[in-house]
Amino acid sequence: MTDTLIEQADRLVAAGRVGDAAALLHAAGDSGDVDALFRLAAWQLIGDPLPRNVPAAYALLSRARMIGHVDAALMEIALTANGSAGPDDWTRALSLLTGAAGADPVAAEQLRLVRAMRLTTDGKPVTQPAPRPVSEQPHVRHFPALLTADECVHLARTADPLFEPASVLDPASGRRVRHPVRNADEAAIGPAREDLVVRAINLRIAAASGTDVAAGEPLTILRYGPGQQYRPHHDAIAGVANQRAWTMLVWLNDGYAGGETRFSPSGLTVKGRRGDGLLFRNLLPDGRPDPAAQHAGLPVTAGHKWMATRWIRQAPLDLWAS
Ligand SMILES: O=C(O)CCC(=O)C(=O)O
Ligand SMILES: [Fe+2]
Repeated sequence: MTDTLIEQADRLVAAGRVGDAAALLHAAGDSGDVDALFRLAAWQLIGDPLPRNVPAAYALLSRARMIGHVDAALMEIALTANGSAGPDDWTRALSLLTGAAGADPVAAEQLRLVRAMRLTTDGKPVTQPAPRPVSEQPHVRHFPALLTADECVHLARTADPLFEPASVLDPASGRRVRHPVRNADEAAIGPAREDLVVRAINLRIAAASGTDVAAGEPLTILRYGPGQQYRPHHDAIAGVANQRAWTMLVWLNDGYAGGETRFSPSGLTVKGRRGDGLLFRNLLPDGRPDPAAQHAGLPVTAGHKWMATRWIRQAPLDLWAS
């Protein structure tokens, strides 16, 4: 019984016998147990209880996918497209998704959304999203209808099981910590969950902002209920070398009250429609944080506000380093 095997492995881990647990799962995997392969892959992606080893995890996911494990296939597709285990390969990822879509409704829905986009063979948008200037100081650009309604729904659905109370990056430890500056729920869509819809959206945001997709932090979904807000803050992080140069916000829904985005120093206040993007620059030309880029998400007064945030660094960052 697979359950028993996984439980047995978990018990070994709890007893500090990680090597024995891994050996047990490897033996089961070698005789075709897909759940054992998937669990081993997950351990090596998370980096706990085994050391992080993304290429090894990727190989295990491929084996599990070939035996018919759909979640393994979806993760393999994400890692293939975003280059977590070798050069990024949109074409191969798309062909894997096409293969998975025959048997799996989740994959089929992703494929439907991707096919509705006009993309190059690299998954980039064929046409450049067109900005409208909003402000020069701070530097703010509005991208009407950057995402379709279906894409907004997809992001919300992807984030839904991942929500946690929002946190901020602690410059001292580099870890995420709870902070009263921000009391919404948030969900970061990390590289193992960056399905092709999310990947194409991240590539579109990179095209819109003129940045390298590899400089983007994981796309993060924020959900604010009544009374929730993000108090005035800078997205730039004190003391980091690879600074957050840009932020792209995308409104994922309409129909709530309050919740405008306000640049506190100038009072510039914006509220987009579902699917609209708002790009702003966090840094001055000399690389220091731009005081004018300080901003807040004002309190929501009725309904829920759903928003996607992509913080974009000055240079590529390793999403697996931590
Ligand atoms: O919710 C908003 O309007 C702002 C969100 C924000 O500032 C951020 O995600 O960095
Ligand atoms: Fe912000």
